[in-house]
Amino acid sequence: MATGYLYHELFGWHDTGTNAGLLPADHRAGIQPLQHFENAETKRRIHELVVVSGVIDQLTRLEPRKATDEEILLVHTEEHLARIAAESEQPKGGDSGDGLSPFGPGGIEIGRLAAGGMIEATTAVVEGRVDNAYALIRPPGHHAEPATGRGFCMFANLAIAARAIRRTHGVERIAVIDWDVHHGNGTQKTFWEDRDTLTISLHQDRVFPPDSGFITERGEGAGFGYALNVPLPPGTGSGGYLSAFDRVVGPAIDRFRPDLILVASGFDANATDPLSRQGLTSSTYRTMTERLLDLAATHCDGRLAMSHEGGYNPVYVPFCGLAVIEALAGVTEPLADPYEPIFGAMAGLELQPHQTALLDQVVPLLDDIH
Ligand SMILES: Cc1nn(C)c(C)c1/N=N/c1ccc(/C=C/C(=O)NO)cc1
Ligand SMILES: [Zn+2]
Repeated sequence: MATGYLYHELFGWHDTGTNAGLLPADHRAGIQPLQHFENAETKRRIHELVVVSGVIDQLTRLEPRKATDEEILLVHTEEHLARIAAESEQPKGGDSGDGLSPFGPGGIEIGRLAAGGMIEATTAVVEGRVDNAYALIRPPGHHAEPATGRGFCMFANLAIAARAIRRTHGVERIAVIDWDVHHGNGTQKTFWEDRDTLTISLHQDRVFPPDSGFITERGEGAGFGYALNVPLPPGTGSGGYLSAFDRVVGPAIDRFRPDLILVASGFDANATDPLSRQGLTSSTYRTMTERLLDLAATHCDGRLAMSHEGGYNPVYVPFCGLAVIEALAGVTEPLADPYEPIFGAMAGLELQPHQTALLDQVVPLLDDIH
């Protein structure tokens, strides 16, 4: 199994400042300066664990490149690109669009590298140079919409890669699974009317964006039925997520018969994340990856590429990221997650009746996938 792995030190230099987590530091409001939740640490620590564990020796290293204007405009408006470019020229940089997504001077170049990195990873998979790939990129992308950046995201990395690979390699049916704990609004919006791109978002109900990700959001026109949302209740652990895979993700992909599977891979559904209230541990990320590998083997010669998104606890996210990359690479003796016995033993992580009730509402929607 050849697994592509893409990371670059520049992703750690994307500067999100001292927004004290989410809000600008302001002594008058009692907000003390501290690095933004979306900072380099988790990504750098995933990379270092991949290296120190020795798994890096089983991976095929891929190099990112900067996405061109033309590639970015496959998804984004000219205005969005122009505004990012203009703010990137400012002495202190700017923001991707919602005031929550800052970047430093020249920041557009790192945004281009993230989008171009996912294009490279996806292309390596489709060309068969690797069987599957993980693009450990930053800034993240799944909240970025055609007309604006949002939720720490500058460009819609995965959506751009999907449109780019369709143009260069004629890939038709692309299934996107977003297991980041926040709603994949940007990807959904990009492909809202597109029946050749199935978007499935598993997220915690109403965290971010607070006004999207409802079951009733199903796509429009030709795309109706090809957007699926699974707004899981807070506290959902392995039972709820694996039931969502058994009852929604697997059957949806079986009906859709993709030529390529892409994953918006955030780890912020982990049990210790500051920006959510779910209960996952590394073992569930490993199992979800194994399920997708099986589905990719069944439908599209194993073609599976993952784009890094969120995940904010620098202590625990590395173990979740390593578990996914070990599964992709078929590592036979994976590193034991020392926190699994602690965070995986909490009560209530098995499937709960109210989670089943939520999934019962989503399952019938699969009938509209043809
Ligand atoms: C501030 C603020 N004020 N208000 C009203 C709202 C809605 C605010 N944003 N909260 C946020 C913004 C982004 C995230 C996570 C992004 C991610 O990890 N995506 O994968 C979480 C909460
Ligand atoms: Zn997230």
